[in-house]
Amino acid sequence: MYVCLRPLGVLLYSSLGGKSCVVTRNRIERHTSTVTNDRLFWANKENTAVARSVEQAHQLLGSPDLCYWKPSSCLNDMDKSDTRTSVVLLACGSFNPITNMHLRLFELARDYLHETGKYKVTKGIISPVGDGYKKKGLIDACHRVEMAKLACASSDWVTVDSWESQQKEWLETVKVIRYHHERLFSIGNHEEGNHNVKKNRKRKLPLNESPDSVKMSSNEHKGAPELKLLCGADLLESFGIPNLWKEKDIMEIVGKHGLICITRAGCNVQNFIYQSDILWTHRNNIHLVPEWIPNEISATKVRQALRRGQSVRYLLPDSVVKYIDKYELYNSESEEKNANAVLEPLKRNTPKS
Ligand SMILES: Nc1ncnc2c1ncn2[C@@H]1O[C@H](COP(=O)(O)OP(=O)(O)OP(=O)(O)O)[C@@H](O)[C@H]1O
Ligand SMILES: NC(=O)c1ccc[n+]([C@@H]2O[C@H](COP(=O)(O)O)[C@@H](O)[C@H]2O)c1
Repeated sequence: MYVCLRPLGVLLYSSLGGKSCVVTRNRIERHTSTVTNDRLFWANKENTAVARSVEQAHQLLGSPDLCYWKPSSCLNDMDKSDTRTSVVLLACGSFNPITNMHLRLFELARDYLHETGKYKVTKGIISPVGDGYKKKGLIDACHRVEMAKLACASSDWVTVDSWESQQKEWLETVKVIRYHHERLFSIGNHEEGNHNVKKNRKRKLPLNESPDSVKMSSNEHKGAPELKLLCGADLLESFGIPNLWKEKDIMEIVGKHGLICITRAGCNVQNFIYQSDILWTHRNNIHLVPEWIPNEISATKVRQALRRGQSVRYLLPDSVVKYIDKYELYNSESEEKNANAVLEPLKRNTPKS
């Protein structure tokens, strides 16, 4: 039985603690009164998108045609019909500023993963780096986060997370991944309808936990989404720059989580993977996504154009262009920020002589 959520404003029974919810076009509000003990979950007509929680249903609501719910008695049948692994994509970077190409990375990665037939991508997260990264020309994180949010307004599955950017000091990417991984598990563990996720009250891992004590298997909790790092080939190749990345971090990223890498012109990623023992060992966990419509938009070139007073329209979403104009964000002065600073990872990892 399917019950269409539209017209909006329908009262729903939630799978979260038997509370009732009111569905509006953009959100589902939780209400305190308990209406029923029935467990419900949301799905689209084709059963290709299933939400077992209010949080996940938010994503489905981005497209009004996806708003259906079913009683949990159908859950077993649906689980049999969809054996794909849920994946959440996490992109870490400066986003200085966010460009249309950054958003394209997500679309390309999702198409690729769906075409394998093995994965369903449920969410994309953009995590702008904190100011402590000290990259030349890096403007304040609050502006980069704001622009990323404006850019994502048109997406029903990619969101921005400001946690990394709010940390006092720069964080290794592996710690950002651990944080989001942990969050996904804690959301999963609270979902009553998610029968595949084993409850594990000792899940909370400190961000500094060493990879030795972390199981090198992403299927630790069957049915829970996998978190994969989404990047361009230049980021993957930066693994080879001395003192930029720790070997054990690379091992944890590719061994435990996995990488989705969009190939960029001028990068020979296959060869790079072949040359690296760690990457070669975990090559099955590194997905190389060819960019069939090459697009060389780069944030560096965008900043350069802005300094010269040239138009960057259609390279960035209009809302981002307007934001940059309003706050006069990029000029020769901003490009000199951190000009004399050492990039934080290099500073941290370079042995003192
Ligand atoms: N045109 C592109 N093709 C493929 N990947 C890209 C492209 N532009 C950016 N990326 C990827 O997006 C992620 C975030 O990018 P980030 O903002 O850190 O750098 P960038 O866009 O390359 O900026 P810059 O030009 O300042 O180096 C990185 O993984 C980067 O490899
Ligand atoms: N050791 C590490 O974890 C490490 C090293 C260098 C860059 N990074 C990350 O990679 C991304 C690179 O961004 P840029 O391409 O803009 O420099 C940033 O999110 C940065 O934090 C991580």
